[in-house]
Amino acid sequence: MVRANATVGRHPTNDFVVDDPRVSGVHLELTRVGSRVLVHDAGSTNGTWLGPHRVRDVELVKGAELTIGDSLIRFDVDRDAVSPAPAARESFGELVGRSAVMRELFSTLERISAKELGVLIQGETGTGKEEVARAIHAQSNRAAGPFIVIDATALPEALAESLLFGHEKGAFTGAHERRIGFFEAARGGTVFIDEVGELPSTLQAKFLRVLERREITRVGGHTPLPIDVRVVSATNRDLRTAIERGKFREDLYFRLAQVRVFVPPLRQRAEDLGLLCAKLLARANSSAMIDVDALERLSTMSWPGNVRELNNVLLRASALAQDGVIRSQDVAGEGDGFRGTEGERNALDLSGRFSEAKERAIERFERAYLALLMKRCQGNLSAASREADVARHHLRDLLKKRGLYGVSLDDE
Ligand SMILES: Nc1ncnc2c1ncn2[C@@H]1O[C@H](COP(=O)(O)OP(=O)(O)OP(=O)(O)O)[C@@H](O)[C@H]1O
Repeated sequence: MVRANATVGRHPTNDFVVDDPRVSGVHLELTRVGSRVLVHDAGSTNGTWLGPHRVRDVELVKGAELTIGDSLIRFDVDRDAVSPAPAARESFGELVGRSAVMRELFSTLERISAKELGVLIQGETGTGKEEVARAIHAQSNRAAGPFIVIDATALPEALAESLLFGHEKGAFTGAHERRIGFFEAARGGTVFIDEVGELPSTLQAKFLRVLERREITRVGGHTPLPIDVRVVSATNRDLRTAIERGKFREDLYFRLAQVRVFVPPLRQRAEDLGLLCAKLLARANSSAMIDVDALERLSTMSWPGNVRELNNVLLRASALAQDGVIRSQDVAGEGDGFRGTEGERNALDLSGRFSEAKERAIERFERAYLALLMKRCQGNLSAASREADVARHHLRDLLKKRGLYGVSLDDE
């Protein structure tokens, strides 16, 4: 499992704040990989230094001292205390998963659901952020109240305020009668703001006031009305970068993100595929079963659309399945780069013996995956090894095997 577990920097949104003008806003990331803790310089201006060496990626050892800006920081790694123990359960609300990262997430959700804290859910598109929000609501003391979804990308700016906070009769042309807004409608329940990073700045200011005072005033109204809602929000981009660029208010971020949870991308949790397939097929009322080769094939895909994409692939595959069994060929040509053009699909040669066709497909997949990975990591083997969660030496062997070792991938 690879992800930024904590950040260090000058900006107050970091997990560890270093008040030093020569330290960058977000200076470095600490990532746990198994029992190891890695440091990654997050593109800082003045660099991360280990003694006289400027480092980009380095593993932490107990007592290690790094210099950032004019500050010396010393790490003590408590290997027993790096993350919450994974829950024993393999589901939470409608969510399923048996990978350690998902069980850790369930354990965190168990602890925070009943608390009246603002939760910010981060993760790529389709990872299940809305499902997480629904599960938090369902496990909270507000479960009997409404769950109202607000998509910040779909709020027309001119109408946004009235949609959120309501309006009085005659407040503007066309306001023929009083309307209550989402916040009033959600009384006793939860408001879920999807893509919260997209809120226009004028609304951000109003939103902050509402959350601080816990009251709203309808457009055209004069009397503030108390609100009784919990706010859970989601974003698929790093709001800290948006804050750095002045696109998102830091004070609003703190209100929304009293707790932050991260939903990992599907490609980092292939162990979840079996459970997910069973759940998604059952939800679609399909009695189809999935065989081992098909599952293996799914586990080699990179799933840019995450669980939503898996769901689509399964729906198509169950329509193709013969005798109610989804086989490898039913999911071939799906997911990752293969889903693109018709030409690409045709290029996936499905003829001949199974083992040979499979080897061709794997070769194709590995080349595509590795090329993209190395490009994303700008050729840095250590970074790529962490991102792909593949041991460095194994990754090097794979790159050699596929003729990509030491190759410039700029034009791939
Ligand atoms: N762990 C899971 N178990 C079961 N179903 C899941 C899981 N994760 C996601 N899903 C399903 O996948 C689909 C996409 O999930 P969801 O809409 O919550 O994603 P999202 O992260 O909010 O996406 P977006 O960022 O695009 O809004 C939904 O049908 C959801 O029920």
